Amino acid sequence: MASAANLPASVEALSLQSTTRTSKFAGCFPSLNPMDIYREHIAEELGKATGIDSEKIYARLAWTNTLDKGDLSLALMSRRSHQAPALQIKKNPQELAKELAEKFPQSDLIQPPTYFGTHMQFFCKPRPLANTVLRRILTEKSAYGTNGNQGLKDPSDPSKGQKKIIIEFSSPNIAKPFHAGHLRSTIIGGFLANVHTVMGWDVVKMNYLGDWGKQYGLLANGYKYFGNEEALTKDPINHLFDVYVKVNRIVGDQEKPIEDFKNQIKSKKEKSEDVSELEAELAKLVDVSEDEKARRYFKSMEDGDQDALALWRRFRDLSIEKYKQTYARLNIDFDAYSGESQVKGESMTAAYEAMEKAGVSEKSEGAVIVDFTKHGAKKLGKAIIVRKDGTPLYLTRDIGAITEREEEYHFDKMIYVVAMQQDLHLAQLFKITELMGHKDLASRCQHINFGMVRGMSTRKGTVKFLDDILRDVGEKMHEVMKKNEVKYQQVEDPVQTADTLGITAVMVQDMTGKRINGYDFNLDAMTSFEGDTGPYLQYAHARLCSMTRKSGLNVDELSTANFDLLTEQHAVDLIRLLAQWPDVLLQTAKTLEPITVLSYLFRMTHMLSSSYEVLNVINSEPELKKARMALYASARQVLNNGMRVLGLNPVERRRCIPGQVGRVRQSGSKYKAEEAGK
Ligand SMILES: NC(=[NH2+])NCCC[C@H](N)C(=O)O
Repeated sequence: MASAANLPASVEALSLQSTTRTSKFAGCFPSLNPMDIYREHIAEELGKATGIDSEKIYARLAWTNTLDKGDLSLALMSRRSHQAPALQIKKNPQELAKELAEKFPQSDLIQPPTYFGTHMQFFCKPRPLANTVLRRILTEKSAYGTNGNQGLKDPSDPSKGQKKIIIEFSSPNIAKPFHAGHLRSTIIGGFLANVHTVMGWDVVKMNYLGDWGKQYGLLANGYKYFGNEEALTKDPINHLFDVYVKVNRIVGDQEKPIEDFKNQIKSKKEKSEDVSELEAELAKLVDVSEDEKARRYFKSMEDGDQDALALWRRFRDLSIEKYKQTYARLNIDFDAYSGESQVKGESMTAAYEAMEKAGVSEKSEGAVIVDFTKHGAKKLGKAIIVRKDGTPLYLTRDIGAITEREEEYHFDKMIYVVAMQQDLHLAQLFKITELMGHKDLASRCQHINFGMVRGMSTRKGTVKFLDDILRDVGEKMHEVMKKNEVKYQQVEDPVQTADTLGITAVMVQDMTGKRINGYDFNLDAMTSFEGDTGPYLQYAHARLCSMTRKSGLNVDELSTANFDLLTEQHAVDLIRLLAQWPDVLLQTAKTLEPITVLSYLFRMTHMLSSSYEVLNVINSEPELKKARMALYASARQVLNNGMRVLGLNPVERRRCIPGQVGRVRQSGSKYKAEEAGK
């Protein structure tokens, strides 16, 4: 362990080390997270000076949300606190904070600590911090902030391998609209997959399609009337939806006479009149109805009729092909396309048996149900597992699927990214799993839910598919860009640029705020370059790229810059913020909230925009120019890393983004300063 005196030197050596230096503190990875060097140092020094167990100090050293509270802070709580009395303090915490701050020895890394209320605040000394952090960012590049140890089964023994996580997300229903719930699931799920990947997990991205049920019988029959081979191959998703809508219309038309017959029979029965003739007519009507035909067709699928299955499989395969193209635009590719159709009958049968054996299920009016109120889960009510006619339900398939996935993947964790409307469904699923005797399996599963998007409709009508949403936002983005004619002329590929920016706009709006909060789908707000929007984030990134190009400096040589020259408060604060990225990512792995990353990135872009004027690059002396460029290049790298975790495609060329530049010129606001300072 390095002493306070020689730490800066060893810090340097560490940052170039590719292997993980271990620490006596749990979860401390100084070679991956520069702030861990500081945590380790503070814990040891404070431990030595005060006799307090350094591990307890270490565990309590937290990163701060605002830089004025220090780079790390230590909360001191008295014994009376409801929290664990980690430090076993007998004293008044305020007094203790003061006393500990005074006892902290001289350090090359840390300024003399300050205290605020019951907190000790530690500020890093700027020079060693700059040297460590910037050099690391510039050499580690996209790996900066990642922590492969998090996903190891045993961080002290990498040979035991990675932990496996299944993230089930998106999961649309074939031939039905891709609604806002699916959009959010796709965005949040993609993000969760990225977070776990950079944290070293072995991630399985799974799409659980709604691809089974009577409606596929309806669709297959409808296809016989309205289907068109060419349209199917060209645009399967839209074509199948059209067919589905048309055949559903027939069903609707047939419902009325059937209903009328039923009512007539009912009233005649009440008068004890003979209804046999009417019943015979009704039976005939039902027999030829589309609904009944669909039921029969689906039955033939369930019974394994090869022709019926071949057609259904074609619909499914073609839809998946199309989905894949759309997901690719969001940087998402699934490892597994499972779906309700894929759940094996025997898994469900095994589940029924296990439930019966465990006394979980019971018969009720010919159906099999689970009455949760009898199993200590009043809130979950009752759920049907097998219908009267012996057929399984949505929940039943999920029960079969959870055990199949356990067998196939042996996962350490599984996340279901599904709208909060299905809170009850997933709570029932997990409870049944537990009651069936798989308590451990249930404990490894988690429902990540989210609120609803309000008013998601395109200008051409209601949204049907993901492609419609992306196209509409792209078009709107294109309009916004066109408003600045001069700049627009310079855009190389406006349609492509508008598309990328549009996708960013939708995604950033979705990730602004906690998952559980719903939001209004607002095309104007999301495509604006003003405020904390996707286009603004892209602009910030592209601007840093263009600055690098214009500097004429070789990016690969920036890590040899003299970082000691970065003394201005703006530079120091930016470096302090960049130092937080590994902690932000770690925190994100806990909150599983995109906003944890996004709000950090916006803090950074705000800080950047106020730095450009103060920290000019182009007109500075060569050494200073190189050092400042190294700082901006580091910021660009971290911004890029953060955007990628969110699933965004960072844009490199500012020339592609006219809106912001136009606004800058016109408004004369703080952005003018940005331009001048570039
Ligand atoms: N395992 C699950 N139930 N996942 C969620 C599936 C979502 C379903 N396809 C729907 O659109 O509502």
